Amino acid sequence: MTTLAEQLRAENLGKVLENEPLKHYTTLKIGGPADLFFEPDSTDSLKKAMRYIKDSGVPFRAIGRGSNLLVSDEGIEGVVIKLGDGLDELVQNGDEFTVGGGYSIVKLATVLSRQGYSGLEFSAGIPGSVGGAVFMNAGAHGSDMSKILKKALVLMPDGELKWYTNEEMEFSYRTSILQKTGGICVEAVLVLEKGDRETIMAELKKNKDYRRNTQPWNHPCCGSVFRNPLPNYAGQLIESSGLKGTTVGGAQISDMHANFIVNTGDAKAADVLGLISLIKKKIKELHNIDIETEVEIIGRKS
Ligand SMILES: Cc1cc2nc3c(=O)[nH]c(=O)nc-3n(C[C@H](O)[C@H](O)[C@H](O)COP(=O)(O)OP(=O)(O)OC[C@H]3O[C@@H](n4cnc5c(N)ncnc54)[C@H](O)[C@@H]3O)c2cc1C
Ligand SMILES: NC(=O)C1=CN([C@@H]2O[C@H](COP(=O)(O)OP(=O)(O)OC[C@H]3O[C@@H](n4cnc5c(N)ncnc54)[C@H](OP(=O)(O)O)[C@@H]3O)[C@@H](O)[C@H]2O)C=CC1
Ligand SMILES: C=C(O[C@H]1[C@H](O)[C@@H](CO)O[C@H](OP(=O)(O)OP(=O)(O)OC[C@H]2O[C@@H](n3ccc(=O)[nH]c3=O)[C@H](O)[C@@H]2O)[C@@H]1NC(C)=O)C(=O)O
Repeated sequence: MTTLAEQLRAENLGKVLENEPLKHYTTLKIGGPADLFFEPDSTDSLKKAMRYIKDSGVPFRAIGRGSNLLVSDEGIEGVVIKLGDGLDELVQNGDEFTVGGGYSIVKLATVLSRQGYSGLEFSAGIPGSVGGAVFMNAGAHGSDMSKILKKALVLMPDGELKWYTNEEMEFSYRTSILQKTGGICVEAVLVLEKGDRETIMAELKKNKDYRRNTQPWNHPCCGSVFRNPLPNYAGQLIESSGLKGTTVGGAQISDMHANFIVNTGDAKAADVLGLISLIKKKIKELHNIDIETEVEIIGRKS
């Protein structure tokens, strides 16, 4: 019988790898192998591949730049679909920009801010893709994707493409409807505002500097580990619980920002999970608050 890998290869739809270690594709530099790893070379190829994936009954998961993922050491069952260079076209129509789901959000912010378009200043230093940012409603400095997204083109698990308007995306803090429906964002239409180039560039720099001064941006990590249980801040609660600097194996609660866990070199997913459990337990004991993870924990359970 023809395997899914053979079908995808025969159709020439993009890169197909078996048992590919995911630590190469996550900013934490952690993660066991994907049974099958597929990087489509275009939206059309992805759409075709989705038919084979659907027919095979194998589970799938999209990833972008792997900056909000904790992948288990045992890896992921099924197909991991990486959106990258094959889905990184950018088309301008006045103040509307149609951009591929695999486009780097930092690159987009840099390129469009330089042209004097305002709206992406918040994203300075968010190392994600456009698709991942839409899925997460990524945000910082009082703004997020919901403020600039007009509509998103989503490849649904049934293989059909569907447009979602901003309202239909059901955006809220680090949340979108895609977290329920499981579709893949292949394209986003963003509306930006023409403004003063120098002011926009200065705002971009200010936001990047804030991050550099408050977050361990140059150590392997996955951004904030927990959502803020507003009106409290996860970082403040973890610090006041005396946990800054705590290590489990190769994972450490950052000395710089307590809501970041860094990989000090050879951390396993199990080490990071150990710290997450410890933090949840302490915050419950000391503050009676149940904090929720923001990082997506995926893959086989040990
Ligand atoms: C140093 C650092 C700083 C960060 N700062 C911020 C910040 O300020 N604000 C913030 O919000 N986040 C921040 N993050 C977290 C992360 O960058 C964002 O959540 C980002 O949007 C994730 O994008 P990604 O492409 O890396 O997604 P991935 O990590 O690859 O995937 C995350 C989730 O999105 C899904 N997904 C990915 N691509 C798609 C797609 N095309 N369609 C549908 N689903 C998809 C995946 O299945 C997964 O569930 C930070 C991370 C790091 C490492
Ligand atoms: N702590 C962690 O785990 C991690 C932290 N980071 C940090 O997050 C931030 C964002 O990282 P990342 O998303 O990788 O972004 P980068 O700044 O590394 O750049 C991402 C892409 O954007 C493009 N780009 C960057 N700057 C410009 C520019 N001035 N003009 C045009 N294109 C540009 C580059 O494209 P091209 O290839 O075409 O040049 C690059 O591939 C950085 O501060 C980085 O240090 C990133 C990854 C992990
Ligand atoms: C990094 C992420 O997003 C970040 C985003 O970059 C920044 C900037 O806008 O604001 C959020 O962090 P944050 O709430 O921790 O922001 P910060 O300004 O660093 O800290 C908030 C408060 O907690 C305090 N704080 C923070 C860290 C710490 O170790 N100790 C501490 O007391 C700070 O002093 C401040 O009073 C987002 N995190 C969440 C979970 O909402 C992400 O989502 O991955």
